[in-house]
Amino acid sequence: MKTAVLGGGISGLSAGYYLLRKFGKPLTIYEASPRVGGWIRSEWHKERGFLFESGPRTIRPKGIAGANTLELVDQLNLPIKPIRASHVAARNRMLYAKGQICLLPNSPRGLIGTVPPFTKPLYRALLHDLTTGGTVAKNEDESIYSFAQRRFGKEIADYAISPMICGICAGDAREISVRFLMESLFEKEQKYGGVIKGMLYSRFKNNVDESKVGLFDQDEPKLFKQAVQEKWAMYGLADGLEQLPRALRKYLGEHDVNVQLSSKCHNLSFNNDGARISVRDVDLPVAHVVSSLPAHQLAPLVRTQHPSLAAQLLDIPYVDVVVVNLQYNSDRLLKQNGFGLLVPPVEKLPVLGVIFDSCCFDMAGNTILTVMMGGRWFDKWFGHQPSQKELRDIAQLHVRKILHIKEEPNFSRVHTLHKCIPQYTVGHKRRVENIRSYIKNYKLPLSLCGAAYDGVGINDVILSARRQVNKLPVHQPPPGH
Ligand SMILES: Cc1cc2nc3c(=O)[nH]c(=O)nc-3n(C[C@H](O)[C@H](O)[C@H](O)COP(=O)(O)OP(=O)(O)OC[C@H]3O[C@@H](n4cnc5c(N)ncnc54)[C@H](O)[C@@H]3O)c2cc1C
Ligand SMILES: C=Cc1c2[nH]c(c1C)Cc1[nH]c(c(CCC(=O)O)c1C)Cc1[nH]c(c(C)c1CCC(=O)O)Cc1[nH]c(c(C)c1C=C)C2
Repeated sequence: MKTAVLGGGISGLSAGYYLLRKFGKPLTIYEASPRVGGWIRSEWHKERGFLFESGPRTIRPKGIAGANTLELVDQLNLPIKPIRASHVAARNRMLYAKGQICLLPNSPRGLIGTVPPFTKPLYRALLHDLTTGGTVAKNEDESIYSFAQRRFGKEIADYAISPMICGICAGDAREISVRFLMESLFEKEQKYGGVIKGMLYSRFKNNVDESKVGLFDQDEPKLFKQAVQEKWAMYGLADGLEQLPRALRKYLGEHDVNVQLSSKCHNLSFNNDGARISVRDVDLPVAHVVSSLPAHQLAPLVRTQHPSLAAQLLDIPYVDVVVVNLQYNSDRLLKQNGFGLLVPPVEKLPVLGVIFDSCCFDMAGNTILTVMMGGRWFDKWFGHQPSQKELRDIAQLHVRKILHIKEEPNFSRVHTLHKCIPQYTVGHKRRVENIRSYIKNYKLPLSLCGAAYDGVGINDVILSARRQVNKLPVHQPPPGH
């Protein structure tokens, strides 16, 4: 009997890669759509030298998860396009607030003066943290907005934290758990009564990153060492990030892993011998299932046999994002170069942010912008199901208003990405623990990886796949044998 992976997005393909390395074959990946990659989708216009990404375009080479992705990228021999810390795209991030574009401070000096949209010097926010005691009871959770407001004041919560949350999960900071991004800061407050105090104390401690232990075969991956040495802030791939899932699929195919496209799994049930999956009207017995599916897609598959598990999976909410890629023939349209700009939700605009793709990577004389809209506020702005033309017009209107670009784009693409980003709302960590405890208690031969559980970035989902595979015991008959 074999192991089955559900989903051919980056986490499912990564799970396939690590399963192959650990247990060998037989192994099959079932992907519902006719392509691999999930939300990673690149449209490379070779003749004009530009690239549209409808999902991610850059990966951060940071921490254990960043090192892990670089190891994979190196093993697949993919051509990397690094963006170093000194690059304008790494240094300049902007906000559109109070009717103007505001360049966010990118050095400690920026803490001293008053920079718009803030009305006070930023060091005052740090003083606020130093002089305010901790309040939340141990092990509780709260929203990242409430935490930031308590520790640093309302202005920081509105104009720094809320847009940052939009720029990562298109969500509302008032609903997102503090543990999503700031778990260590939150724990510092719990332990030391403040974030800055906690940071100062922990500088004097010898911190060992336990999560790193045993992950890599030998030392840190060599490409990661290079990234650290050369101070990469982020990187992309030549011809777009879709090269990563494509290369994984090629690698798996070359090693006799069956990657079945247009093969949606309709049902998943469990018995004493393992599991049964229904794909294309056929019921297949498998020893173990690794699901990389979004939680809302896995829920209906297990509902008949495990309604309570399905209900818990459905408690992880998702948001829709509209992505509009725009290409202009001139490369002199942007007055300020940088990674892009975010629009704080207090501005109450349909636009979440604009990425300046042509500032990040060479686009052969074109200006390439990606406008992201909707997110947690999708229904408010786009609940009436506007046409592609209407969505493009809204994006262009805001590009004109915010960036003063009056030219018409030469070429554009509009994508509405339904339920593309899970929301780690308050209590998310506990929900995921409960889901995994349920699976353990019922001894289901099921592992969960992917963006729904352990982090939404590419690094997180690849590491989540690796960790889930690592947890499978080798001393028992391994899955697939
Ligand atoms: C607009 C946007 C921008 C982003 N930007 C960044 C960024 O800059 N940096 C970064 O690190 N991350 C970014 N991300 C996040 C990152 O792209 C995702 O977290 C990651 O791609 C999720 O991968 P996944 O494999 O977990 O899920 P998915 O990509 O959702 O893959 C799941 C797969 O399962 C398949 N499937 C669904 N149901 C079934 C079924 N019943 N049977 C079989 N197959 C099924 C789907 O077709 C899909 O291919 C961004 C995401 C979005 C949406
Ligand atoms: C406006 C919507 C979105 C933009 N990017 C994303 C959305 C939903 C998705 C996304 N962006 C990042 C990640 C996480 C990567 C990780 O390694 O964990 C995801 C899922 C990276 C990112 N992009 C921005 C920030 C602040 C971050 C966090 C990490 C970092 O500091 O690099 C900024 C940003 N994102 C978007 C825009 C327009 C923008 C502008 C400055 C779009």
